[in-house]
Amino acid sequence: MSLVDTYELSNGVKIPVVGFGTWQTPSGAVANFATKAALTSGYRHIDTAEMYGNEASIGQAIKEAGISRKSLFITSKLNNHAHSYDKASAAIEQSLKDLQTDYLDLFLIHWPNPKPSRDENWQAHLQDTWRALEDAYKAGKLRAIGVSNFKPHHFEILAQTQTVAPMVNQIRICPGDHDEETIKYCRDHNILLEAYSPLGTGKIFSEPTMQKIAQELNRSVAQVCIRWSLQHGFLPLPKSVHEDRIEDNTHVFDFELSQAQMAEIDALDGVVGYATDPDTASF
Ligand SMILES: NC(=O)C1=CN([C@@H]2O[C@H](COP(=O)(O)OP(=O)(O)OC[C@H]3O[C@@H](n4cnc5c(N)ncnc54)[C@H](OP(=O)(O)O)[C@@H]3O)[C@@H](O)[C@H]2O)C=CC1
Ligand SMILES: O=C1CO[C@H](CO)[C@@H](O)[C@@H]1O
Repeated sequence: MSLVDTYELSNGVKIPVVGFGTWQTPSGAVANFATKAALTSGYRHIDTAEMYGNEASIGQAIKEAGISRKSLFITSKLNNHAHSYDKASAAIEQSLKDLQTDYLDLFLIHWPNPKPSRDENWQAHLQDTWRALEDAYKAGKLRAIGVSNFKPHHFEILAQTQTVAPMVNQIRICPGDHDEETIKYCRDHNILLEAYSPLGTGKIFSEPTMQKIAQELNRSVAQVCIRWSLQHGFLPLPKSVHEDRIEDNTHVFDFELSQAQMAEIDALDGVVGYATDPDTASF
């Protein structure tokens, strides 16, 4: 396996097995530098969102890097203030414009909960929002569509009206935090699981079990986290703005965690806290 190997989504679209995360990557020079460093290191899959405020910088960096659009996989996400058909349709156009592209490879509803808060019709709004993604998908503007931070009951809301099933669920998956119920639901429904915060947003590095296993393998804790994710069949999205770390995080295909090491990591619980609950979050 390598960075350009792919998983296949339920609609046949191929998605590179590791994506480059960009939350908290400031727009401007930092996003420009980090995106180009990632492309130089071999990443071809970039994960951004309107919420991150860096789509325009990432679009510009991609353009300047001169890599053919077809060899890239670009994901963005719908912000929580845009849960309606019209707002979602407009947001898709804006992301396309900011990323300087005619199509996105993947577009996700970022959270099932709207901003500023739910009203009694939030489920209908969510269904209308999904319809906007479906229409953009059918029009060829989005090669694949999916969701993020969804639990099984959120999928059931979409299922009442959907004509295209979600292909991806992007959720927090890292050592100590993996929601087995949602993971099982997605596997049973052929929904690819993207693992966000695969390094626990930087909080995993001093965890003793992870340090021990990293030492056994003569690898970094970050590499062990990414490898653990891949061996489970998840699609990790590590983020960094440092060239050496961006590169380090790509060297995850020339070693393997033993079954015992996988089991030790699987048994960790809460070592980097837990994902935000999508039913109570307000952003
Ligand atoms: N859908 C959603 O709701 C969410 C999606 N995401 C996506 O997932 C991506 C990754 O998650 P995120 O929470 O950002 O964090 P990660 O779990 O990827 O961890 C990133 C942190 O680890 C540090 N780091 C990265 N590599 C190394 C290394 N090799 N050695 C030491 N430190 C390292 C980074 O520092 P530095 O940058 O300074 O190098 C940063 O502080 C996001 O960027 C975003 O694309 C994340 C959260 C929510
Ligand atoms: O992608 C994201 C980055 O983190 C934020 C704060 O938890 C989230 O709101 C968001 O989903």
